[in-house]
Amino acid sequence: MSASAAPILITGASQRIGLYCAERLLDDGHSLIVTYRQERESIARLKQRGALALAADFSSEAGILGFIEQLKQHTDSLRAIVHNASDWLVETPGEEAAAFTQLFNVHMLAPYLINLHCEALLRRSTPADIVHLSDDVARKGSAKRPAYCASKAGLDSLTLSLAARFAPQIKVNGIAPALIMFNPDDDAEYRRNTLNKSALGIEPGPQVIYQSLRYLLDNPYVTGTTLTVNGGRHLK
Ligand SMILES: NC(=O)C1=CN([C@@H]2O[C@H](COP(=O)(O)OP(=O)(O)OC[C@H]3O[C@@H](n4cnc5c(N)ncnc54)[C@H](OP(=O)(O)O)[C@@H]3O)[C@@H](O)[C@H]2O)C=CC1
Ligand SMILES: Nc1nc2c(c(=O)[nH]1)N=C([C@H](O)[C@@H](O)CO)CN2
Repeated sequence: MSASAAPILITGASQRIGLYCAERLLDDGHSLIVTYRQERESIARLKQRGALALAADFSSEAGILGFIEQLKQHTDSLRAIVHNASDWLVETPGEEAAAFTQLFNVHMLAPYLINLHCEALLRRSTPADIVHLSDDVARKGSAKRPAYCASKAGLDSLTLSLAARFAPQIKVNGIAPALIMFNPDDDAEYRRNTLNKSALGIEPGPQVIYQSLRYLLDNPYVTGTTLTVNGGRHLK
């Protein structure tokens, strides 16, 4: 499918899954807008490849609305919005409310406000897609990260509501990964225990998320769906 002239927006693209998907979208000929908080070599590389990089912090309503205003100064259409930005916070004792607010803002308020304020930009593209990066953990809850998990469960609900509201012009879907890639400071025991949680027992890497994103962007008959990409974690 040839790449649309309207750009794809992917949030939180300075590292890991977001950066990998940004590079692959550029490889596939899409024009791209990315957000970041920390200007890094990765962002400089995306800019060299022609991406527009906008600084954005979604920790507050003001930061989200400021980003939307900035975005609209650069484009009047969007092929897709990929909500990848995420904070994997553990609530610390006494800081629970601040952590919950932070997670709600990044994982729910930002996608909600950006989607509503950019609906008209998406309607100028055919096809048009919204993709929410969720988390398989929303399926069963998390004793360790209840606030993170709740915010991702809320994002799954937003997928359903906005898929109904924006059909048929705009498809709205989600991707719910389990372990995709470890973080550098994950120790051997954590890695072993995490790999044992899934039936397939591997660390697949970010390409499995790009395959899922490509499927959602290219399939004209899928909306209101959250793809589980979890190595069969639900089977154990
Ligand atoms: N990695 C995995 O195994 C799994 C990932 N997921 C989900 O997949 C997506 C990608 O995961 P991963 O690549 O590990 O994500 P990261 O933890 O690497 O975070 C992605 C980006 O989010 C940005 N970000 C964090 N907080 C904010 C904020 N307040 N405002 C704006 N941007 C922010 C960061 O930008 P910057 O660096 O510029 O500050 C960061 O680069 C996430 O939604 C995650 O929840 C789900 C399950 C498993
Ligand atoms: N924003 C992030 N969310 C998540 C991450 C991450 O690194 N950043 N990592 C995970 C884990 O891989 C978990 O799925 C298994 O340990 C979940 N979410």
